[in-house]
Amino acid sequence: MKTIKDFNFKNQKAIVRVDFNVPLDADFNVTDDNRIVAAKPTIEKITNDGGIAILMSHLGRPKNGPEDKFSLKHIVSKVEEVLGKKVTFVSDSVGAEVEAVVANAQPGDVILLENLRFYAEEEKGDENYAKQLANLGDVYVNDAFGTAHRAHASTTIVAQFFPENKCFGFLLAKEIESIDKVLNSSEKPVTAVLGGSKVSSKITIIENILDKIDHMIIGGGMTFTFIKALGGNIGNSIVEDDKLDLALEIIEKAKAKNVQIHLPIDMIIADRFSNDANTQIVNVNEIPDGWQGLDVGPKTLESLKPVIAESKIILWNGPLGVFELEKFSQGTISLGNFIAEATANGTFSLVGGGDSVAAVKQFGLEPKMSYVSTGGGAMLEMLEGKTLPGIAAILK
Ligand SMILES: Nc1ncnc2c1ncn2[C@@H]1O[C@H](COP(=O)(O)OP(=O)(O)O)[C@@H](O)[C@H]1O
Ligand SMILES: O=C(OP(=O)(O)O)[C@H](O)COP(=O)(O)O
Repeated sequence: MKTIKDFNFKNQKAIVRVDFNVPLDADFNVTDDNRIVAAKPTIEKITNDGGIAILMSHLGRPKNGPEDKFSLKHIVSKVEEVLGKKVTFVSDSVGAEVEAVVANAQPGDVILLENLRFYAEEEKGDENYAKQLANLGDVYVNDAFGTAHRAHASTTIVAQFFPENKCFGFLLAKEIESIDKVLNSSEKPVTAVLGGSKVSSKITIIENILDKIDHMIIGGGMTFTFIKALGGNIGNSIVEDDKLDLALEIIEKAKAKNVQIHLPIDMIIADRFSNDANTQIVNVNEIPDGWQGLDVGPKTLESLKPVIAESKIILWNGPLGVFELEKFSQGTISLGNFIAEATANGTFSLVGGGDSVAAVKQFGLEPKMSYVSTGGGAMLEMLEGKTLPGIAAILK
């Protein structure tokens, strides 16, 4: 695997695909700078070597050419703050203006190009557009894990113009290593915690990881498809009735592969989907009509504690309950604390997927995990066993 470590950037121009698709508030302030901070080591390696870093990213999903609200100009001051140095912003990604700025750049400079998606060619994976980007640099570095599942001009197509001079940045390499550590570990036991809303959105992940894990903890909304399939009463909890057979199949497959499945034992149930709901704690398979399970109960958490504590490798994808509502956040918080404790005792913990990462951040658990992925969709596709085009293009 060719990484940025293998290159010296002295007097080299590097085009660096980063994922600076960060959330902005109504005044265009960056509300979470994680992805910028995560790209810093790569950018600094290039500039410290005496090279020029030409950063390129998308922001949001503009569909009709340039639009002020999607301009990367809004994040320039944050990038400067994170890097602690001046960043030259160019209001285009290809063309004469960009070429002039690049030609005048000095070793150690950082240039940020305008939102790549202002050109429809980016998402189409247009070769001409990719070539124009490629012409700006001597080396291509991909550090955009969050966008590695997109076969776009800047993430994938551009790599073909650098048969030798292409590599992974530190962040992308670390993301790949973290997943590899979970899916191909020699240490045991390996535990996957899968929560979230639906079985259907996690099924490919479950099928892909069953061969690689010892324990599978199931929580969140998908619990009820399993419980109903096993004959329990789930009241008005969310369920996918067309996936009941699939749930039983998963249970059988897990048995055959010696994977222990841990379903919730008890549930916090509510009479409506609200923080003001009336609640009770009941056995998971005895939920009365008119009530829905929104978080795992205390017996469940007690039972999960030792499983987490004895795990050497933990993958966490998906919250255990509706953590967005305080009343139903305790399961997710407690699980996060168990994982944090295990991590402090030497376990490797990887958190990935959109909402689980949001939960970990919301509850201040991020620094206590071994690794929190910067990718949502990209991470899920890797867990599904897919080869991401952005990664494949560097390995080619
Ligand atoms: N018991 C439940 N009933 C309904 N929704 C739930 C339940 N438990 C968790 N959820 C919801 O699942 C959502 C997260 O699911 P998902 O998108 O699959 O997770 P991730 O993005 O981490 O992969 C959260 O919004 C959460 O509120
Ligand atoms: O934020 C992103 O994806 P994510 O929300 O799945 O983590 C990436 O920047 C990819 O963006 P896209 O889904 O518009 O291609």
